[in-house]
Amino acid sequence: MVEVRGLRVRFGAVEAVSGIDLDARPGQATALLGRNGAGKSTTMRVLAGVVPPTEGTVHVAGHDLRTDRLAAQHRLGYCPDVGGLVPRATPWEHLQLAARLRRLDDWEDRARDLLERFELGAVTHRVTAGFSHGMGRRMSVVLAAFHRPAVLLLDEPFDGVDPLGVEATMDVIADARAAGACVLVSTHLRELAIEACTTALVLRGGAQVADVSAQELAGEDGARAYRSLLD
Ligand SMILES: Nc1ncnc2c1ncn2[C@@H]1O[C@H](COP(=O)(O)OP(=O)(O)OP(=O)(O)O)[C@@H](O)[C@H]1O
Repeated sequence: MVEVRGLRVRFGAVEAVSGIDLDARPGQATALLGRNGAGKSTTMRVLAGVVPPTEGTVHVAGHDLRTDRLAAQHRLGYCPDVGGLVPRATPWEHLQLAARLRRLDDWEDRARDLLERFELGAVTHRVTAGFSHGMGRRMSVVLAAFHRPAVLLLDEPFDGVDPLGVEATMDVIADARAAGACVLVSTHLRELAIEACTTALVLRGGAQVADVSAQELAGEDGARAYRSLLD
């Protein structure tokens, strides 16, 4: 569902990603873990078709991103680590536009349900310019998951989000997996990654230093193993 081979991304002299291989399958959730600057967001941006790879191949939902980017983007939902919301538009307008662009029918009940689950019901018709950081994060997750994408990419979805928002995000991930979607979650929060995901890819300085089952990073032993991967 998501297949990455030999991915490298350079920004001038900076090598943000230096050789990543990844296989993420339907019904699974994969965590991208690592410290600040490890290359998580750059990898997610490549998968979302926002940043082109310098080297390597990326297939998303069977589409090669180099030759078939729009088809791949049609099948994915992406919550970027920053931005992504139109300040002058309300949550309802965001969802209305997404529904039009994707030609969704009967989308209103799902839109209302997601906004309620993320406690955004009361601000459905308020412009997002005044949203707190956590409200913006929650709205970005709603938008990413709204059209039930085959590939759900969540970049730092838990960042600054309160416990109810975290729970709602966990539910969205579980629902997507149950529906056969392939989920990727970028975070530096090991414990939430373990709870949400089946496998974990640990990045350090742009390189992949581990590709393990999430359970291998659980508990005190897992915490020690994770720290040793980061040092
Ligand atoms: N557009 C860019 N131009 C130049 N350098 C960049 C650009 N985007 C990312 N980088 C660099 O690439 C490296 C990886 O950044 P990236 O944002 O992917 O890390 P990250 O793991 O997501 O970090 P964080 O946890 O802080 O979000 C960093 O050294 C960063 O400064």
